[in-house]
Amino acid sequence: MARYEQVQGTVALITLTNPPVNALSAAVRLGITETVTRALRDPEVKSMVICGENGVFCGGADIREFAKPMSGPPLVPMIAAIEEGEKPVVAAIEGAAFGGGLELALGCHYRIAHSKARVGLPEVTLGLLPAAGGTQRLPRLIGLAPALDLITTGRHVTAQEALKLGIVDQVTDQSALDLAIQFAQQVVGQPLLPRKLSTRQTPCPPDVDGLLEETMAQVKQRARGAMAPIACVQAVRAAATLPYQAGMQKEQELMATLFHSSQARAMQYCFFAQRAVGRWSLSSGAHSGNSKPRPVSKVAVIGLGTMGRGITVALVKAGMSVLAVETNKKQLEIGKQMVSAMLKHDAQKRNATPRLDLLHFTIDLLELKNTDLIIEAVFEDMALKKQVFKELSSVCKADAFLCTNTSGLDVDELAAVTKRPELVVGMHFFAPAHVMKLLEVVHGSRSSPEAVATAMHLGKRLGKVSVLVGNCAGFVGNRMLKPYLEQANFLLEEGATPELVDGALEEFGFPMGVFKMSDLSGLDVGWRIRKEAGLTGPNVDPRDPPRRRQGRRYSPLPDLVCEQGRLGQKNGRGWYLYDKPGGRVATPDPSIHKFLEEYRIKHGISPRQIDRQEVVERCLFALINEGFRSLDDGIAAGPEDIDMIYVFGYGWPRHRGGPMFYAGMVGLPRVLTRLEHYRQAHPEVPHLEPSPLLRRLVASGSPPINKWRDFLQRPHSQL
Ligand SMILES: CCC/C=C/C(=O)SCCNC(=O)CCNC(=O)[C@H](O)C(C)(C)COP(=O)([O-])OP(=O)([O-])OC[C@H]1O[C@@H](n2cnc3c(N)ncnc32)[C@H](O)[C@@H]1OP(=O)([O-])[O-]
Repeated sequence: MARYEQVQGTVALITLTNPPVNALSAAVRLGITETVTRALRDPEVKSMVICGENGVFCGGADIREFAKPMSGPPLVPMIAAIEEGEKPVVAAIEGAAFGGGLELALGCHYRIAHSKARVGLPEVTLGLLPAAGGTQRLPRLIGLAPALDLITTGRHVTAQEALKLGIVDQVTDQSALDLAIQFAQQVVGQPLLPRKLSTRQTPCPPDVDGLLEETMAQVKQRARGAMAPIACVQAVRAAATLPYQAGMQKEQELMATLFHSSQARAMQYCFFAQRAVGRWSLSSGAHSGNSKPRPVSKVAVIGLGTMGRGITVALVKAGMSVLAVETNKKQLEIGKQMVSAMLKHDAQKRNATPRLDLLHFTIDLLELKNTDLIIEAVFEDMALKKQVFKELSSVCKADAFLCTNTSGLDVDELAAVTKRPELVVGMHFFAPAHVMKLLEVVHGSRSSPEAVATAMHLGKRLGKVSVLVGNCAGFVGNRMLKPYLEQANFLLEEGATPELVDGALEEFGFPMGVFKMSDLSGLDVGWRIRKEAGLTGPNVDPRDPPRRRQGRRYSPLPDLVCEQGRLGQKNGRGWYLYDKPGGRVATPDPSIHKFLEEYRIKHGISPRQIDRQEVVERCLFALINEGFRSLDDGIAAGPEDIDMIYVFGYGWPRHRGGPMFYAGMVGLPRVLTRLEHYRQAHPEVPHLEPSPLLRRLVASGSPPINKWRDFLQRPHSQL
């Protein structure tokens, strides 16, 4: 798995050969160990170059091996042998050098990178730390502060930034391998000791303790319960305060605490799940491997509200030409200004030029006639959307795709008003659409494989994680959110406060609890939907008691809060009080507490003590239960799809793997028992009735998550 050649007479060329990313599997590590030993022993060889096959240096340790018993030579002594050898070794970095791949390059004496290459130590995103010397060599090479940044965030660095930071010695637009071979010949005879990073001192700022403390505080704030970033800071601290060998020892000790942790398992599951959701399939037999996306060059966005603006920005940032459409000149002008400002702001952050030239604005639908794909992002109102789709169907060219950004309305109903239902799909973006990584692609019953493939591909072009889902109210994400929100409201009725519920969910790892999140989104959004659904407002069945609707328990609390004019952050008052309209700092509001007390008295509810465990179980197990139902109904193709939707769209902590993975970690029998317990306590809440799939899984001995598909009611998903 490592090829050995002698080139230019005296240079040993070692090529890692483990496609697609030359991960450092046991066989590759053995190959490197053997070839390096051979080169060191061969008197004809004066220097070495290490490169990777197929234009990729190395994607790091083989993540698939982490779950298996260790075999083959370990990385640490393998890299040490390269560094300690008395022949110069040059890493020729093309494509990527990540994780163990960069650590291997840091063990080499010189690094030459191609200008398109990227490097980084992303182990933290897998619940680990760079334990092949990365936490000790990188700080010694580039200094404490930049190393802390790279190692605790795991961010990828371009070749240009790597050059500035001093990670690589030269960058070339030509062949990095050719340059490395040339370089390897030139450096023969030059002193090697200063190039051995383990012999260096870490460059540190005057106040090392201050920097480390500040970084630790930031990391803890960001980590939301994740252990790896904290271990990363501790390991890098060792590079600043201990000799190299003692630092290496510390690195190994910290890695031992992470390696078999549930967090590492969850994050590695996410790594593979993120890739698995791209491999979609339909019950017709069409799948990502046999369905080609159609090329799309001209895209239009209809409606420049919050969602439309974000989608437009995302498209332009991906280099696509966008026609943005509004109904009248005034709205168009507002939209134009806001989109341009967003693009300028974004470009400024990246030190780039905003691509305003890709933007075109119009109020004339006739201008859409040459557009390949249209994304409708008008108000969430079925009648309005139908009207738009009818017009689009007659104005747009016959083979243009018509996509809707609805967050939960029936895609089939919209498709039915067009002359081309097979070209209609849902593209459900999440706000802010230019930031959030999730895209739910909704397959209507008549959507063609080509339409699905095109929408999935477009999502990828926009840098999104696209997940294919079936068509039902709320699709997967919002459908599961409903019982979660419902439980949160019931908990308030029963004695909790917004702070108690949010505190429990934030402690679990969400960036924001459910009530803060609702305040951020605007409380009127749900209020309007509930009015349309006849759950509140004039269309409520007068025979329904105040806390029952359509035959089940209902909490009117969110409606009553809206009726008080509390709409959330936007007007400075929601479930919390904000410093000003649009303010972000939430403080508990005594008037909300008083309102809740009065509400309970009015409805004869005696408040009880609710603890954090109950909050987490009721909110999250209800959500998970709906996840099982979505799987059984064939709306979600697999548990990975649900998990990626929640991790990328709803702030589910990655170190807990997503709701379905979490259910497996907690233990399916426990989830079932607790749901049964709460269902018994709240017989009027059907969402708490354990799903038949959960019962079947438990009855079958709770198989691991990768076997759940075998237990689905439908052998093929509804998609
Ligand atoms: C122990 C000492 C400390 C060291 C720790 C580490 O190094 S931890 C590692 C630190 N390194 C990282 O975290 C880097 C992880 N990798 C990446 O970030 C990206 O793969 C990439 C940027 C290298 C290429 O992006 P791209 O969009 O061109 O391609 P893509 O992403 O679609 O992947 C293609 C296929 O390769 C697979 N695969 C990839 N990497 C690994 C791996 N290391 N292992 C195994 N498999 C891996 C991937 O699953 C996929 O398989 P599928 O689905 O076809 O069966």
